[in-house]
Amino acid sequence: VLINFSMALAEMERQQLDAPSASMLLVNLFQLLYVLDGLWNEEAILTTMDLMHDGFGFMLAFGDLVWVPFTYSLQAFYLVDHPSPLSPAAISAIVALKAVGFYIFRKSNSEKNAFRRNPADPRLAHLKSIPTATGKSLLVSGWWGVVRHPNYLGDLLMALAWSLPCGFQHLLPWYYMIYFLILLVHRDSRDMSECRRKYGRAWEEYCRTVRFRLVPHLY
Ligand SMILES: NC(=O)C1=CN([C@@H]2O[C@H](COP(=O)(O)OP(=O)(O)OC[C@H]3O[C@@H](n4cnc5c(N)ncnc54)[C@H](OP(=O)(O)O)[C@@H]3O)[C@@H](O)[C@H]2O)C=CC1
Ligand SMILES: CC(C)=CCC[C@@H](C)[C@H]1CC=C2C3=C(CC[C@@]21C)[C@@]1(C)CC[C@H](O)C(C)(C)[C@@H]1CC3
Repeated sequence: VLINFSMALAEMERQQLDAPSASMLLVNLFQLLYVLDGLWNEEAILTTMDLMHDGFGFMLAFGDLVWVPFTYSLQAFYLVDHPSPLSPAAISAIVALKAVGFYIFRKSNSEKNAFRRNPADPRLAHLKSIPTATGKSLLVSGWWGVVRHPNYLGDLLMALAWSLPCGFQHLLPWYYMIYFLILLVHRDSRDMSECRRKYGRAWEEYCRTVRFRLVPHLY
């Protein structure tokens, strides 16, 4: 957030602007929302793969201290010297994309987190689940009945909204979208293997019921 904010100030100085450009504002506000949401819903981090399977090690230490701050701010860095004017229609479309992505991301992550914390929660009574031999159940309706990783789908739509304000003149601001797609497809495969190992036949049944991984009817 601080790096992004300083990029907005640098853009004003370099481009001699009285205020940051619309594209810089969108990138800053979108990423600020992501960070604030992560803090607000901090307890939901407890049911993510990093804590459930991976544990704390080099990836999270290096990832959080170096990778995230210095590569996730590349869109703002790009905009400092490469103005990308946006029409009101383009701004509205990008904001709408971000809103849809955020809605899917937040709702699906919170649904799974609430279910893992208390499967008997009366607010989740309408959801179907299948039991596994471990005593835990798997959701097969609601967001987790649409695709196997609805939270990744929402996150990818948001990633698209973070790169679009920078236009299509250069590959650099698209770095995040490309890297994130590879990261999430790889993470999805890792999670599939881990869940198959943990839940065996119940996982196979889940995969037969929910056929698509990230995008309904596509992948
Ligand atoms: N911006 C970034 O750089 C990154 C963001 N993220 C985001 O973080 C969020 C969390 O992602 P991540 O930790 O990878 O994975 P998930 O939050 O999807 O966690 C996967 C775990 O959820 C449980 N699960 C899977 N399917 C079901 C089901 N049907 N019913 C109930 N539980 C189920 C399993 O664990 P168990 O059964 O043991 O509870 C599984 O191992 C995502 O939104 C992702 O996009 C992730 C990586 C990087
Ligand atoms: C190649 C390399 C070194 C990759 C590092 C991956 C890490 C940067 C990511 C692994 C899982 C992450 C999550 C978030 C940030 C990036 C890392 C650490 C996250 C904290 C971002 C904010 C979200 O709201 C989240 C809490 C869902 C998310 C959890 C996973």
